[in-house]
Amino acid sequence: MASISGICSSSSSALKSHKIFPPACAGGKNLRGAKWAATPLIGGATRQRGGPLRSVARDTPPADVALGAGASTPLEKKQKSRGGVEKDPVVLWRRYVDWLYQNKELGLFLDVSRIGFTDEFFEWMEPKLQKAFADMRELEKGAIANPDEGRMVGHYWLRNPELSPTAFLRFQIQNTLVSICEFAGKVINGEIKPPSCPTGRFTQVLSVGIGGSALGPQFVAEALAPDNPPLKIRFIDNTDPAGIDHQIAQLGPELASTLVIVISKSGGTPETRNGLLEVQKAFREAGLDFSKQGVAITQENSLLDNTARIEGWVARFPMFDWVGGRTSEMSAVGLLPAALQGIDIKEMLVGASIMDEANRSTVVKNNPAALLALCWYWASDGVGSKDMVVLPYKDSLLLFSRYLQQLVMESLGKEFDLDGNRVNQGLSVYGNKGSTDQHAYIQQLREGVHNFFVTFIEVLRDRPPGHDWELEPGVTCGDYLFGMMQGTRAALYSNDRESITVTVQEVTPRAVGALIALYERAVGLYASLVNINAYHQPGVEAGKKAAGEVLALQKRVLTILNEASCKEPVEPLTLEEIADRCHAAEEIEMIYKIIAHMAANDRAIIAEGNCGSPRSIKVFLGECNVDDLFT
Ligand SMILES: O=P(O)(O)OC[C@H]1O[C@](O)(CO)[C@@H](O)[C@@H]1O
Repeated sequence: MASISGICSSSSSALKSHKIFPPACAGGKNLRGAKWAATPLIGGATRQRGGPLRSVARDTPPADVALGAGASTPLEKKQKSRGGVEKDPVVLWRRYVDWLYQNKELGLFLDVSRIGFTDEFFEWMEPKLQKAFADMRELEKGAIANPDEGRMVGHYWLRNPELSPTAFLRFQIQNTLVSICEFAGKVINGEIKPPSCPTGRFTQVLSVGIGGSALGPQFVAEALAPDNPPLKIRFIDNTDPAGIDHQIAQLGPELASTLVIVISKSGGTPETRNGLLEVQKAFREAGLDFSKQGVAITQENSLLDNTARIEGWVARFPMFDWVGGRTSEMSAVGLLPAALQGIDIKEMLVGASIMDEANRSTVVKNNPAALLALCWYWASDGVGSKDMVVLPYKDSLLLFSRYLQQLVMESLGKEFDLDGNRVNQGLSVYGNKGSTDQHAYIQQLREGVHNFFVTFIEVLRDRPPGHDWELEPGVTCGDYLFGMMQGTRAALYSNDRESITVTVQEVTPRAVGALIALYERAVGLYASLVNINAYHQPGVEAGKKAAGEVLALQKRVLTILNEASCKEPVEPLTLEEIADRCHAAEEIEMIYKIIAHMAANDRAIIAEGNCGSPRSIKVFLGECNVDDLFT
């Protein structure tokens, strides 16, 4: 069983140096992140302003255009060369060596040699990049980096509280970390125990949350939870009743020893609220007191916070206004579930902090996030014209692409830029894992539509030391995985498919923290390069609003049907009649769908006629309610 010192170990001097931890958690000497290969990339080059990138990216070069002829910007030249990449092995090896980024403290490498950018492109991007660095510095100093919502963006402070702009914020971060460590320690060692088994301990965590309040914890659990964690974790991350039932059924009698963590920054997300209500019902049916097993992670005074306070839940942890959902893995959102699984959360913070430090370099070759952002720009023409396929060659990193999907797409997928121009920006992300995907869609990547670039995630260590064996002379199972990755990289490249490779030694808490920090920063820099706000998500509101309208219409339909069904004799209604009485003639299709859904779910709806020909349907309720249905 992991102890409190195991999950919140303070052994790393690097950690202490980054002043993440208050005295209760750690103390020690400084060890600043060293720098390697500090050769400046660009010196006094003439900088050209680019042409209109959007039209550049979407232009198809005419067949008779000589490679690069007539093009003025580096991206135009790329367009005209039809994406052909360098093939000479000697030149490629030189390019590999020249561009290889290494971070010794993290054991992390970044290889961008198989993205076909030119030196001229980097020179051309330099002013934009320096502006992005300046934006990032302002953000880290506490500027209002999310102008629409008037909020600071402070996820970098979570792993280096010294950076936060006020002493109060610093205190909040440190205090929360101490509370997480103490709480997780007490749960694990049995000081905080489930009320219905007073001699026992909590054995399970059920996390209820969605989006940024689920994806980070899911990724980290899959990547880092030990085989026999002190508490096992399950997730409810949807309002799918069957999915919720499945999780509760899987817990069975262990519901009595389950700590339920409800995570929602806003504290009002419907899917999460529904998950909570469903779990509370399961507790009631099992004769359990939910409040003695519930924990809330949310903003102070949100609906969820108030509910938890009034009902006297076991604990409440804060979610800060200045941390966005998709960058919340290093807040209580990610740290509490991880700590309860015995994961060394301080090492995650150390990894992130070291990576952040590297990403503050204004020399692009020393700044892995800047390298990534520039590669994305090159590969997708700065307009998201190519998708990012993320292929980790390690089963435990399966959920990384899913995690990145929200981080990248919710951040970069924007209709308008910061100046109000319609740009419809974005970068699509998908992927599962290698070599599994070799047997699924790599065929299309190699030979089909050329609308992507790949990011390989390579893990050097195959197995813990002492466990490996050769399944044929000189070759292990891990050698096959390695061979598959190298082979796929080479085969794709030989057909002009570009790729980036991120290499880590092992999947450790430090490496995972570093990977998260690397992509958080790359997204922030890229957003500056394309002049959009990475920190809001106005687009998701439209779907939420429309869902609310559907449910409101359903209530009106039920009221109309109830009135007709209470008549003597019962008055079956056609869809047109229902729509008419609802004053919603334009919603007839939705009314049909509402009725079909309710009929399929035994909701006392009787629909006569043929569902395949909606005009023939007549509907009434199997039982009528003389009182107002919704009081
Ligand atoms: O943590 P909350 O407030 O429940 O929100 C969950 C998710 O919903 C979103 O707001 C999108 O709808 C995400 O940005 C967020 O991570």
